[in-house]
Amino acid sequence: MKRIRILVFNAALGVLDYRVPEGKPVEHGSVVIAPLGPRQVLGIVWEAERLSAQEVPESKLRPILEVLPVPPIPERLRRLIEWTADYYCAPLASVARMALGSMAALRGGGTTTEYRLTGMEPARLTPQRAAALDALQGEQASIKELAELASVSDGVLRGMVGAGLLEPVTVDLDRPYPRADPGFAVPELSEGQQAAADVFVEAVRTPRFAPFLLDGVTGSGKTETYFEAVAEALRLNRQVLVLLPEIALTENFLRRFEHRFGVSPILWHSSLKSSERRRAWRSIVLGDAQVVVGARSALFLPYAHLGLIIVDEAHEISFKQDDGVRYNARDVAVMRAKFEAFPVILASATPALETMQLAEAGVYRKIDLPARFGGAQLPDIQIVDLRQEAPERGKWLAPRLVEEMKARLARGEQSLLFLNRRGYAPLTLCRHCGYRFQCPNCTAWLVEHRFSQRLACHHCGHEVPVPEACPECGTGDCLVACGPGVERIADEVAEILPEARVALVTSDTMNTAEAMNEFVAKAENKAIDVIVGTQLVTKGYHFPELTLVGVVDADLGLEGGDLRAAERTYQQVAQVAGRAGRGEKPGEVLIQTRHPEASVIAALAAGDRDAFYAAEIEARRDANAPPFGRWAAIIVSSEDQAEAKAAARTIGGTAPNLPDMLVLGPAPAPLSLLRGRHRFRLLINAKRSAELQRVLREWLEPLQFPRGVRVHIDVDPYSFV
Ligand SMILES: Nc1ncnc2c1ncn2[C@@H]1O[C@H](COP(=O)(O)OP(=O)(O)OP(=O)(O)O)[C@@H](O)[C@H]1O
Ligand SMILES: [Zn+2]
Repeated sequence: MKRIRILVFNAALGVLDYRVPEGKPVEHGSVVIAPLGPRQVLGIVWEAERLSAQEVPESKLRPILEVLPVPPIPERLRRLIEWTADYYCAPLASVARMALGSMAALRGGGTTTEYRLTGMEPARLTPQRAAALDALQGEQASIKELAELASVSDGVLRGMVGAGLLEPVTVDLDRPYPRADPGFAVPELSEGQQAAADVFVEAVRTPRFAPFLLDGVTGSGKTETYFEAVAEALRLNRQVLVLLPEIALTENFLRRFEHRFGVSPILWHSSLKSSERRRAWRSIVLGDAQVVVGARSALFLPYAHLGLIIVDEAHEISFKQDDGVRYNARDVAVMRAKFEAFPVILASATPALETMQLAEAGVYRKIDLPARFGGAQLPDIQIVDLRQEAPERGKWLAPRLVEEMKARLARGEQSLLFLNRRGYAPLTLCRHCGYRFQCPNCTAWLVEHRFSQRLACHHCGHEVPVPEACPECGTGDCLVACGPGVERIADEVAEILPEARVALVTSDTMNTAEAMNEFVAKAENKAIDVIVGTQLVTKGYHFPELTLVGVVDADLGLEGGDLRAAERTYQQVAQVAGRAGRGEKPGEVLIQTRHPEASVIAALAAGDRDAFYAAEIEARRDANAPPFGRWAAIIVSSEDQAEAKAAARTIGGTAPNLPDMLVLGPAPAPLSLLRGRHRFRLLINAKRSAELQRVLREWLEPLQFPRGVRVHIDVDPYSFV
């Protein structure tokens, strides 16, 4: 191959042609470095016929500089990258970039220095050195990491190196990970679990696309069951990817995995250290990595021989990325399995409507686990009608819920209160003049955080200290908090049950793996009586002593313009309810609401999942909403409101008039100001027959906008703000 076409990692440059000097081994998929003016660019060699580029005469082609020492990006992954870019109307380069690790990973090789104790025991020691000697037994890491472990300064450890207490060790950056053992701790499965596991194991043995929905009630042991599929893949030496919706859940997963397979799986997410990232990427690409657990970004990595993907809590909307490439990792996971011909398991107790529909249509094979493991019963669910059982003035917990919590505390059992709102209060106003604290960059109130004593915007991160006086009228001591956030609920619990040990679980308090682990360990060891938390605690956890769940405000998710509100409320409440009564003692759930008649709430109370899905599916069918019709959103933004509005109008004005597509808007977005940008939205509702992506491209590509205008397409949107 003399002339090659390269996909360059800069969406603005896109595709460029080069020449290959004699003797450089280049294939499609090779990762190369090429000159661009005085700079160098990174790119992937692509099939020329699949990418259009400006034709450059032979004589003007520059030679590439280097072929990086990594295996080429496999063809099937290249096809998936193309499919994703096409489906989500995203630049190919932006999708392809997700396949690559860091530059360091691409270069490979190399060593780093770590330190460990020498075993020397000096006669006299400073207290800090003594503490470090204790803490670092059996550890080996960089000085910085050891310092963190031992809670001493780097300086102390460097001193210990000088004194011969610590010694340097040269470590291969690509050293292999310990091997997982499929037979390490094989559980005894229940009959239902075994039947499900057998199906999965058979599928793993058959190199064919096989999508499954593992539909098991909360506490049915979905993890144990799909672990058998993982075990089979390990035996066959095929790689496994387990996608989790958020990093917060990984710690818990790691423990369970280690328990079953003897070692930790390999982690992949955005906050890995660069050395970890590089080691993980290389072992994935070279095929040594056995099982990778990650957030959605792990999906596009060039696994050497992937043979199974599991999407756990597959209904979670965080699988949908809502900036950059707006892809849904759940759906792309299924596509990857299809392109590469292996099974994919979507596991959930509350499957998305789309997934349910596909299962009912026979596209996905549905595997049911209808009962909890070990004979535990599903909890009893009751409604607390707040209009009739009002909490005390200025309080948020109804008397019945309070009584039940007191009873739990007296019996030494645990309660969990769920409210999906961080902070102390969602709105702060001046009692005197009515001034409301609003974000200057966003259409949003500032949320009071009492621990940090700040008012914060949850959209852009803008923060101010809580002022002494009203900034509008100057009156002192006049600010009132309106409405509850989890911090306020935790305060209320402390007042009602002063002796209770309360844990507040939100992304503000649980921002490290250590914090999360400590919480889980305490909850498991009965060192916590009441958990107050956001959606962070609604799923995945198994606390046998937890017997009461209180949903503080079930109506919260039903407000606003979210077209999937009913489904999401159902999922959230059903998931959190599913934390109750997982052990030997029965669980009880109290749902506080002002709309007990709403069909979601009624279905939850009746425990009638099928009725909810059936009703919601009919409503979606009538509205031509997904999964029957399709949606796409166009979001137009600019720092200049008039400019944004004009651009949105241009888009609206040029909308194609097609029988199978309805264009709604433009209208100001509910979040009409976000991070200083004014926003307008259009929503497209298309029939399945419409060629949505092609129409969108042909409609939008010819349009020209001022520089400050951004136009985003969101196919299958989950966010409507
Ligand atoms: N076959 C088994 N042997 C031993 N323990 C099991 C078995 N199956 C499940 N368990 C235990 O039962 C508990 C519930 O299982 P698990 O958390 O996998 O349920 P789940 O279906 O994922 O629930 P959720 O959807 O609520 O997270 C866990 O503590 C798990 O270890
Ligand atoms: Zn803001």
